[in-house]
Amino acid sequence: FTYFKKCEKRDIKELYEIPCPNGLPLIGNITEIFKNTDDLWNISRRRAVDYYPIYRLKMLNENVVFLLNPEDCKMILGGTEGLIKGPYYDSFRKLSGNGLVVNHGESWRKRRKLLTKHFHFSTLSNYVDMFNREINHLIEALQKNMDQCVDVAFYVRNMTFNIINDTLFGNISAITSKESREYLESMATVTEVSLLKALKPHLNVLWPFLKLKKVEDDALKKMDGYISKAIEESCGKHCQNEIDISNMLSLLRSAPLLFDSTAIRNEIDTFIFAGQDTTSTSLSFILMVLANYPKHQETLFKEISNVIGDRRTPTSVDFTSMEFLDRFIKECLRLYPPFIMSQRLLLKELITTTGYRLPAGTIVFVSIFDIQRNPNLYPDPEVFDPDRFLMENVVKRHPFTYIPFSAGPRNCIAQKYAILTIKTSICRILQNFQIEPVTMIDNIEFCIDAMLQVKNGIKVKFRKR
Ligand code: HEM
Repeated sequence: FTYFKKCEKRDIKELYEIPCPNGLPLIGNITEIFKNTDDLWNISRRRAVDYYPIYRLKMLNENVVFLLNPEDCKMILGGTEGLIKGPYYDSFRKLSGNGLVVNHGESWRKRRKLLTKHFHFSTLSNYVDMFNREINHLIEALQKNMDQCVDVAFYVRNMTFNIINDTLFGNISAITSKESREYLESMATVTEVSLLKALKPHLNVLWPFLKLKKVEDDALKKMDGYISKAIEESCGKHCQNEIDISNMLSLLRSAPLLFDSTAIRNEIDTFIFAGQDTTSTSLSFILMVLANYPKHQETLFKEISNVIGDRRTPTSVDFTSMEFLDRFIKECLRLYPPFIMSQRLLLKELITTTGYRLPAGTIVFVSIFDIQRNPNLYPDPEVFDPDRFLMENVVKRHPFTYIPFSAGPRNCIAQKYAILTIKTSICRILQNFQIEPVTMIDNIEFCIDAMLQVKNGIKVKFRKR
């Protein structure tokens, strides 16, 4: 009791002015971790609307604040001083040391500057041929399953994984499809285990004695073996040559003062982790939306046909003439942002624009999913309407109401690369197939996962066009 009381005093009383759902004396809202995850998802979404623009949860002696107001989010996401990535990223730290996602300060700044070269517009246009090559494999696989109910995540995940491998290592051949599959399975296991630990923190105490620890260790070992093999082959093949900035490993090796062998390894792990599930989740949801809105699918197909016909593969220049494709993808990422929350730990006090004082030590969440579906920011937020992204409508909104790639200095370094992957994939898929729905949007149920997910996966049918 004395311990909790002491902690409460330390918890600067201003925090208590922030609205907080009823909890139990002393321990606050901590019992929520015992709720089933469906309930937790639904309660959190309701709160984001009811408590807009801010609310707080008290978890024992820890206070966690949820920001929903775009100007407050700008303060958090727009800054790099006085805050770092919070404990939500611990699984990332475990996997990738101080790779770019969790790094901070001078080390982050220098590394970000160098790595930005890799995702510069002039480098990106070189990727489109490689994207097209990998998309050909996807199309072949889908052709074999035409007219059947297909779980899109499986196919899309393989493709985005191959694309990221090519981007990181250049074209390597020693990795077999069995090894790639094993890597993806291990990655899914590690992500699942990390999520479990984040949602049920009491498990951390028992962890060394649980069977799951061995499962986690085995998966980590497999992933490690895969990356070592890929690095070894890529170095043998590419690294004696001049720096090739479209091969990220070669770029990392060109700056030994910034990246020693551990740091190289950390960045490779980071980029696979940050890039794989985000892109494949986005593409899966976009395919679901296309299937569910045949009118939009036809409009998009016509636009693509007008620009590149029904055979030619797109180049990055072609996309500048595909205005509807751009708005369509933005509306998909508004309703279905794969990365649903960003988190920071405050190192110094911050006063929100809504007038609340957040002391150093506060954990702050910016809920991307909830901001982009908030009725105060988007009227009829659940309605899918690409016209929201017509310029005349965009200028009326605060820029931090649309943040699927976050915003500010810590935004997604590979945003343009990801959009290019998505646009190329959609063009090629629609040139080849009509997509019909199996999973109906009105019936989907989201579930808590590392990325935005729906229960039972996303299923569609591909028909020959
Ligand atoms: C549609 C696909 C993607 C989405 C929606 C997305 C979203 C995001 C978001 C929201 C952040 C900020 C995270 C935070 O605040 O902590 C982020 C950061 C990052 N993303 Fe992405 N991402 C995508 C694709 C990719 C890809 C393909 C890569 C790599 C190949 C990548 C690499 C990174 C890295 C390294 C960071 C950390 C940047 C920094 O802190 O300086 N992302 N991404």
